[in-house]
Amino acid sequence: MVMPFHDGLIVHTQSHDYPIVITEQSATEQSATEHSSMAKQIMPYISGLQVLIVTNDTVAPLYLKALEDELAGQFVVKVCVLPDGEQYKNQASIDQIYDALMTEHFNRDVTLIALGGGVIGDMTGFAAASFMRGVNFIQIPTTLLSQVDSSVGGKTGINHPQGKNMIGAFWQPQMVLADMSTLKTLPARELSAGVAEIIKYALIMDEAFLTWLEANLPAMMALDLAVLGEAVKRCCQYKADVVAQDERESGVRALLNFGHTFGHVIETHEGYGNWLHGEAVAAGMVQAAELSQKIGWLTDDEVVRIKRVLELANLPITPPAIGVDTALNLMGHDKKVKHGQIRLILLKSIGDAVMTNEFDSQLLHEVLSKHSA
Ligand SMILES: NC(=O)c1ccc[n+]([C@@H]2O[C@H](COP(=O)([O-])OP(=O)(O)OC[C@H]3O[C@@H](n4cnc5c(N)ncnc54)[C@H](O)[C@@H]3O)[C@@H](O)[C@H]2O)c1
Ligand SMILES: O=C(O)C(=O)C[C@@H](O)[C@H](O)[C@H](O)COP(=O)(O)O
Ligand SMILES: [Zn+2]
Repeated sequence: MVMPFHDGLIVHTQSHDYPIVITEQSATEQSATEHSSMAKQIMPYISGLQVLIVTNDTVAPLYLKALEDELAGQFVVKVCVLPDGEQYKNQASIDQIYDALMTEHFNRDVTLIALGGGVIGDMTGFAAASFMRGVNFIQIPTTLLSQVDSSVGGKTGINHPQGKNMIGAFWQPQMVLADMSTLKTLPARELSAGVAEIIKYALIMDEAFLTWLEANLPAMMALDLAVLGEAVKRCCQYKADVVAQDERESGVRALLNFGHTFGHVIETHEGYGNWLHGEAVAAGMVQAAELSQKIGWLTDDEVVRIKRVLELANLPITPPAIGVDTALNLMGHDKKVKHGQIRLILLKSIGDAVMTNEFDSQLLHEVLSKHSA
């Protein structure tokens, strides 16, 4: 079934505009109906004859065959299967993608297809941005997190041992195809991680959406695909609006980083993959909320409300023990640092976020030391 709500989601960027198509259909079936299979949906956005599908060894057994077989009827299709995990979001994996492209003698006509979660999407996008100075790619996000956030907006890249996403490029896909039915195989912990980014949108830009989430989270956690689809649509719309205003994060886009300066510290310090990105963002959003409260912006009740909604989604609200100096050192790598000063996304109230460096460093120290080693 193609859901009605996919209509009209277009991301406008300086490089090009592209659609986000949200469907619910069996991703494993090569259905005979005109618009139903993943392959049929993406075919109009493949301009040349060469296709490289990039996926991982968890997603491949689930969703690769149907896509590969159907595309092979019309294109030269090759596959690059990477090892699964945030710890493989690195240059060695990018090299594996380049090797596959070179071995097949693929050229600028190639379209890369990212079939997987945010890790696969970020790396495939970065390989596409850099191979022969830039080729086309398509996002087929198969996790909730990648459907609501990472597949949209063109941030691509890999981690450095000292910092998240430190090497990368802005490179927009030709389209995004989010098939909600892929969520049926997603582990519960990964579903929660995706909800963290959904809650982020509510906290930074729409208090009414938070109220909606509070009412609908039980259905989302129970994998009600219609409700999840509505959440995906809303988040994609928020992100598309922000990216259209500020593709390369010189202003408003930075608000999407709420919780991430703290969260990236957790991911890097704990070892990539040990805390899921969404989990680290959840705990990071609590730290950012606590600082916002200390400044006098958020009320105690608002902080309690934020923690409660995260807990409703089975997300952590307490960071691991990290020394304050260690945390500050890692925060120093944040991409929002300007003139040597850390800039954070904080909340004036729920639904109203700002980027600021105007906070007493003692208050930041207090937030970090609350759970320090
Ligand atoms: N580019 C951006 O704007 C942006 C935004 C948010 C997050 N990110 C990045 O995205 C990454 C996190 O993405 P993620 O949460 O999707 O993690 P992920 O890509 O690691 O996927 C999570 C796990 O689910 C598995 N999986 C994927 N689809 C599945 C399915 N349908 N059924 C069963 N298992 C499935 C994966 O193999 C993996 O084990 C991080 O690296 C983060 O930095 C990027
Ligand atoms: O798209 C954006 O902009 C975001 O900040 C979305 C974040 O959820 C995402 O995790 C992003 O990759 C973080 O970007 P970074 O620039 O801090 O690495
Ligand atoms: Zn994120």
